[in-house]
Amino acid sequence: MKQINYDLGIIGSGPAGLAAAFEAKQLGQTVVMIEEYMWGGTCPNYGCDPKKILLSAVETLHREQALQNKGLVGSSMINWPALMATKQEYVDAVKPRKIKGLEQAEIEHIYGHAQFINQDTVATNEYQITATNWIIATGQRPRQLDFPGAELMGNSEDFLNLSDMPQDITFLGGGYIGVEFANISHFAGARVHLITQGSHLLSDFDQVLVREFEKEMLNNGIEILFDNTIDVIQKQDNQYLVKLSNGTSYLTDLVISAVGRTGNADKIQAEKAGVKTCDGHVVVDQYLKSTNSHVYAIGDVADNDVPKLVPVGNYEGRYVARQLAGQNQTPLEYPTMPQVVFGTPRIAQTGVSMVEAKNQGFTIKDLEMGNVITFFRYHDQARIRVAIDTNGLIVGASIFAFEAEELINYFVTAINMKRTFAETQANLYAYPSLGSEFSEFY
Ligand SMILES: Cc1cc2nc3c(=O)[nH]c(=O)nc-3n(C[C@H](O)[C@H](O)[C@H](O)COP(=O)(O)OP(=O)(O)OC[C@H]3O[C@@H](n4cnc5c(N)ncnc54)[C@H](O)[C@@H]3O)c2cc1C
Ligand SMILES: NC(=O)c1ccc[n+]([C@@H]2O[C@H](COP(=O)([O-])OP(=O)(O)OC[C@H]3O[C@@H](n4cnc5c(N)ncnc54)[C@H](O)[C@@H]3O)[C@@H](O)[C@H]2O)c1
Repeated sequence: MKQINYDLGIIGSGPAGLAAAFEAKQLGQTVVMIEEYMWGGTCPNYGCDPKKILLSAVETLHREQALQNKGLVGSSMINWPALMATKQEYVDAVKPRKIKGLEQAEIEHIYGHAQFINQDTVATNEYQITATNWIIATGQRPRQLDFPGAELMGNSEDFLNLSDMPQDITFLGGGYIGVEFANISHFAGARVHLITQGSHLLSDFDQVLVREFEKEMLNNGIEILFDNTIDVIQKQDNQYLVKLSNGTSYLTDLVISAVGRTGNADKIQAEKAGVKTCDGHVVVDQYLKSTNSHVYAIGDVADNDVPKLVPVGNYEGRYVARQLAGQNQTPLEYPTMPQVVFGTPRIAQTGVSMVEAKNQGFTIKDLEMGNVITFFRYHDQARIRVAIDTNGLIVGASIFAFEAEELINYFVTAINMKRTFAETQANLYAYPSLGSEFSEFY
């Protein structure tokens, strides 16, 4: 067994771990990173990026369909295997790109499963690595359910590797993944069932806009089974018999589970380092420090009450790296965070929620934007709700529109820069563009 020693050891090479590694290296630390599966972690290999590649075809198709007899004749169709090949081309390039980046930055990288053997030492099959400080950045994995036949369900990674789109597909869970993948599958030609235990989808989002989103999915022919779950799944020839809690049953070609994710801190012998965990997540204080003062946790695996998203993990990674270099001695404070569900169209939000804004007596500007030039051209629906506090400052926004993932960033900037609604209109944006729509709200 080879023995090595570093200033900082990082377990997990996802967005959070990588952000910490590069920042710490720049600040003069010697850094080693350990990865057991795919370099780059969930997002670029089996999360956000492959999903967005599949969405490029979906967006184009959606717009073509909206423009039928309004200037376009004849609609394309998605060739799933070809789309998957494009996705795979992107994913195949991730590992070499990440390794090259680590090598250029002179960050040591080791492949293998890492687990603690004592307070400051981690072992893989080949190495015993001692570090002054450790960062746990091991992310999450799909939550497993435990009903008869649950093992017959696939998960998000299986979906993103499907060689063919089945004729009939079922998603369990009405959160981010269930909703995004149900929409992709619909545009790829499948009959889609979405089962969720809630009485509405996307419970963390502005429910006024979620209603419009649900309507759109139902209009597209996606079956949404609210207040429901799966009790039993049985294999029947080449299909699955799904028995629902409402007593009905049906046959489907594939069931994908999307019922949340569980933390990966349960497989690193955290207790040997005196690191307390809860449901696979690392218990952290307001500095992201664990119960061992030389071990931190960042990104999805940290047990904190913030959305588990790439920008959040990045931010936490840089914060901890700076703290270890003697900077950032103050408790972690997050800037306003954007959240986007990449459906057709999208839902996005940032800052104070509309419910909170209403409770605080703030003004909510509710803007139907479907007829303004940017959205009208594609016959897209668009609705933007902006919360403005008693000083006139923009404090929150929620958006239902195709361009929501870009538009929300204007509101992120306005909130972080403490801009009043009137001040946002002082900039000159190119016309017609998303920016000009943003500056012309009344
Ligand atoms: C389908 C899907 C779509 C998503 N879409 C979006 C999106 O559009 N936008 C967005 O912001 N977020 C999205 N997310 C969430 C985003 O992917 C995560 O928030 C992000 O990847 C978390 O980064 P991380 O570094 O904390 O963990 P991860 O990216 O999960 O990386 C953790 C790494 O640690 C490794 N590891 C675990 N245990 C060990 C061990 N013992 N030893 C060595 N290595 C180990 C894992 O193999 C993994 O590579 C999506 C997630 C999924 C599943
Ligand atoms: N666009 C994005 O940023 C994006 C996209 C995908 C995933 N993600 C990340 O991945 C995480 C996981 O996504 P997810 O969709 O798996 O989780 P989620 O927490 O967003 O949604 C889980 C859904 O499953 C439902 N559910 C739970 N148990 C159930 C059961 N037994 N039967 C029926 N329904 C059940 C819940 O009511 C909820 O609607 C997200 O929280 C997010 O951090 C982000």
